[in-house]
Amino acid sequence: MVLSPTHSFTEIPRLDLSLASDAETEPRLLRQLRYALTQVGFLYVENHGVPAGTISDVVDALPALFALPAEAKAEVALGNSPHFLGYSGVGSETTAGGPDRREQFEFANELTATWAEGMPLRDRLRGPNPWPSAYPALPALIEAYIGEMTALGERFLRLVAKSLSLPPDAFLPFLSDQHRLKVVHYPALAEDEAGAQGVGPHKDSSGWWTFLLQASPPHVRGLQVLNKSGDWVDVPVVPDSFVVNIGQAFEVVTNGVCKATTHRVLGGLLDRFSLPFFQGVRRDLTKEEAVGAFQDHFARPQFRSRSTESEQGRDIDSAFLKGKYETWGESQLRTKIRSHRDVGKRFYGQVYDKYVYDDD
Ligand SMILES: O=C(O)CCC(=O)C(=O)O
Ligand SMILES: [Fe+2]
Repeated sequence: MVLSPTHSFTEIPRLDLSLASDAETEPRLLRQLRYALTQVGFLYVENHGVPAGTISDVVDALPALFALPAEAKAEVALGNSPHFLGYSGVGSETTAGGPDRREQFEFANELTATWAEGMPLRDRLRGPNPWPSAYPALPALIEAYIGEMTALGERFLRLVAKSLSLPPDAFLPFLSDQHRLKVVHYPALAEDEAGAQGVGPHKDSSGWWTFLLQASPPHVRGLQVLNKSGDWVDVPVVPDSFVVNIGQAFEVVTNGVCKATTHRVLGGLLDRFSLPFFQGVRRDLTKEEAVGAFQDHFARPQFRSRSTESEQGRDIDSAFLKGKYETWGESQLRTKIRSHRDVGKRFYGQVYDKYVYDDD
């Protein structure tokens, strides 16, 4: 492989979303955004409009949430949820074939379960959150946060569409009724374990776009992204910002012009908290529809440039891109089952083998 370091990013662009509110400054923001989308796949947003209080309410709740006793965590175990919502402990989730050294609560916007025998299995992903009864203040905090992130996600998508010379609403019809928020704790590791897998190398497969809050002080590091040369680039904490990155479905819809970028988290000597919000994609979106939607638009010469991805990045598992499954929802369910095999065996026995062993 010929490496071309001059075309590899070495830091993550920072975008000031307040530039969008003035017709004089918006074009500058759209240019920066287009560069970030097509050449990096990761960016920070600042002046994003999410109220500081909504964020600090959740951040301040994290130590108490993760300090809940084992029984309170067991009460909301993800292992009991066919919707893959709830608590999962350190090492229970697998990425890139290895156990992740993190514990997490997975939430979604509050929905009723509507799946019944005979409906597509992917619709069983929809359902209510298990809330820990020991923390009655939690639902309001999380729901307010998810509401704000949903709104930010839509504002951001309009800018993305404009920056790619599309009508502002172009990407909204792809959104799901379900968005997911992971609340994650990477426990401090002992000296001889520092650098172990917090979460292994992956592209985000859960959504359209990811909006990540790094909820620890700037001296706590861990998140890294892979550039085209195959180097891991640090994504340090920028106070009052979100880190935003492209999910695999968006890569498909832009015919690879905007690539989902591979990233990972290394465990360290300090506790680290993060909150990735995964903006959801319609479960019934077919690959055909996704690829066809803007095919001509993204085939234009202005969008065709050299590959922005390293070889390792190209190797990352992507069932939807490889076209194994009919719909986004099915490929999403496959990812969930592979990450949480206990839930897969318990609630999705009929497709468990098919999803877990389909690349053997
Ligand atoms: O914890 C982080 O900073 C990133 C987590 C992540 O990449 C993920 O959960 O998909
Ligand atoms: Fe991720």
